[in-house]
Amino acid sequence: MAQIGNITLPDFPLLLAPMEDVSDPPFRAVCKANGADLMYTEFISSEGLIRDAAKSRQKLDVFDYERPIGIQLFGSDVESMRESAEISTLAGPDLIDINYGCPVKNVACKGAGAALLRDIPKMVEMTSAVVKATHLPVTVKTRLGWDDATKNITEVAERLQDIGIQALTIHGRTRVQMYKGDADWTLIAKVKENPRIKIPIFGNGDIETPQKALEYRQRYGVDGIMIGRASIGYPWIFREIKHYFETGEILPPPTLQERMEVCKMHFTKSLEWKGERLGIFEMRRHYTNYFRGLANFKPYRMRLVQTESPEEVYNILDEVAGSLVYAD
Ligand SMILES: Cc1cc2nc3c(=O)[nH]c(=O)nc-3n(C[C@H](O)[C@H](O)[C@H](O)COP(=O)(O)O)c2cc1C
Repeated sequence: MAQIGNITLPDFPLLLAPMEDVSDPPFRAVCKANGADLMYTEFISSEGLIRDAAKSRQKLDVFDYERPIGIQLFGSDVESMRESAEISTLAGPDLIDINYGCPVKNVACKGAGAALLRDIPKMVEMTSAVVKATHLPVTVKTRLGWDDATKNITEVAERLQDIGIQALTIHGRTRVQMYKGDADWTLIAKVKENPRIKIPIFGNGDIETPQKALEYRQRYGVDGIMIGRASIGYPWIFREIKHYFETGEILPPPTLQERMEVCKMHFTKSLEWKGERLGIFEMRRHYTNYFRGLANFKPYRMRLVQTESPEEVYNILDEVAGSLVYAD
């Protein structure tokens, strides 16, 4: 069992990564249905929450069937992070996660996300303020360091554990790397091996297959794995990894019918949560991912991204399932 404060997770949990514009409630619903053990919201701006911006507030929506679920916050100001942790706690998640990993310019260059890796005293102060602001467990997601010269994750892990975080997820890249090169899990393993570290350490970066998940589990000794991009359009990754861990066998890929049904479920949840107009519009970015590798999908995609009618979306998805074959 992995324990995060009062939250008990299965042995070696699989976490769905927080992903902006992806890991919203509709997407989380399909990942939960396929075995994600712990999920997070998209990152939410602390300033946005304090301003009560509609976009930030809506991201606070969490549902009972999603539990355990964490709300992820980012910001550059200690007091705003404290206040936004209080606001987030009222939304009823199981934990609060702090983002110290986001590398993108308009976050990191404004002193938030991965920028805190260059200012450990402020990171400690911010984390401590959040820990004190909520009765919920607080977790952190971060990277190896700012750049190759300052891979300070070992120090970061000790300092953050000392002030009370309950788990740490490490993406095996630096800020400067952004998403380039391969994720390096050797430093993640070092953090895990440190006898001072008692909290769960979750590894993240480039896990795309059950085989790689098992290899990294065994080689790097982490307490669980967080999966991001491999789940986009492919929520089956969670159940495939679990099945492989349990049996050593690879599940057959989802059938076209299953792909269509899960895509429909995602769409239905989008309509429910976002309303008809936005639900239809935002679902458009997901179709290619669900039907990747299918010959002749393009004309169906063209129709899916043009229609404004929910009934037509369902009808086209039925047609897809009835008429296409895998390219390979
Ligand atoms: C589209 C997208 C959005 C992301 N948004 C967030 C975010 O909101 N918060 C966060 O901590 N990480 C975010 N990330 C980083 C992922 O959580 C994860 O660390 C990264 O994708 C590496 O894991 P992977 O190789 O399994 O994808 C995002 C990544 C992607 C691809």
